[in-house]
Amino acid sequence: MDPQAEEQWGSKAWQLLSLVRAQSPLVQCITNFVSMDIVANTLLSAGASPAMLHAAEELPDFTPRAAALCLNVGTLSPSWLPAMNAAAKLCSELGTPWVLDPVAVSASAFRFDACRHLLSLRPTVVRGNASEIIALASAQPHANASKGVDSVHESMDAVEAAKLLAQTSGAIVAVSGATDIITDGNRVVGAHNGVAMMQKITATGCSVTALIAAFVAIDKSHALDATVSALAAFGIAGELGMKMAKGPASLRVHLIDALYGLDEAALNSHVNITSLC
Ligand SMILES: Nc1ncnc2c1ncn2[C@@H]1O[C@H](COP(=O)(O)OP(=O)(O)O)[C@@H](O)[C@H]1O
Ligand SMILES: Cc1ncsc1CCOP(=O)(O)O
Ligand SMILES: [Mg+2]
Repeated sequence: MDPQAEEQWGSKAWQLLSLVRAQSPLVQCITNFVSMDIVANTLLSAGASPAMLHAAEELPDFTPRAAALCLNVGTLSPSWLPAMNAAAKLCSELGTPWVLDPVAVSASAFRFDACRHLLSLRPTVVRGNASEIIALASAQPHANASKGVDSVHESMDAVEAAKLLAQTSGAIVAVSGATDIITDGNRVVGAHNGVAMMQKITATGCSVTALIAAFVAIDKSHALDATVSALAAFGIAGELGMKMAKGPASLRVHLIDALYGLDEAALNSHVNITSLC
């Protein structure tokens, strides 16, 4: 590990987290029913201001006020899709950063087509687990490419798919897992923070996607740095929370508390980010 690079990532992540706390960006979330509570609490504990609004009728008034949008297809239904498309289109036209979470993209042709269309509306960042990123990067849906919302691949299996997806979509692509991988299609960064128990809490992936939206709201012209920083901060909160947790339920509580209390010294001493190429 290069200590100088670590120090630079620590100070970058601290700067962005401090700005999230100071500016409290409004993050509109059109997210799945499972995740709404933990996503809103994750954003609040980081200092951002979440709003779970998804009615198409409200978008023209509300979406232009948001500093970022988080779109998550976890409990997708035909009635929600027009609002997702409209919100994504509006953000791209306004230059508002938005982040796509393609939950279980290979579950059905309906979901795959919806995600590929959302991708064409130019998200700033796409964050998924390895199976989701591999599936979204391919032109056709593959059955058995994942187990519902859970990954059947390791994040390192998805490096080439992530680079391809970033190159073809223009988005920063993040693959979560034991090592979070972040790429713009050229540079590849690995963020190694977090604990395996985070997979045993539903919607931690959704939560870190929303946290990325909050960080990108602060610095949309450096979306890769913002994405790496958000993933590192969330992973460190998981590590600190795990010191007090007895299992997934208490980790959920302690992770949110640790994110709320994360200070510069803890962030700098725990940050573990490397360049993968
Ligand atoms: N084996 C692991 N070790 C450390 N952190 C992990 C591990 N697996 C997942 N995480 C972390 O848990 C969070 C959710 O990731 P993941 O479970 O891959 O997403 P999803 O819930 O979308 O499948 C991320 O912050 C990720 O870094
Ligand atoms: C269990 C479940 N079912 C539909 S959405 C959802 C939550 C998925 O959350 P995550 O992608 O963060 O694991
Ligand atoms: Mg997920």
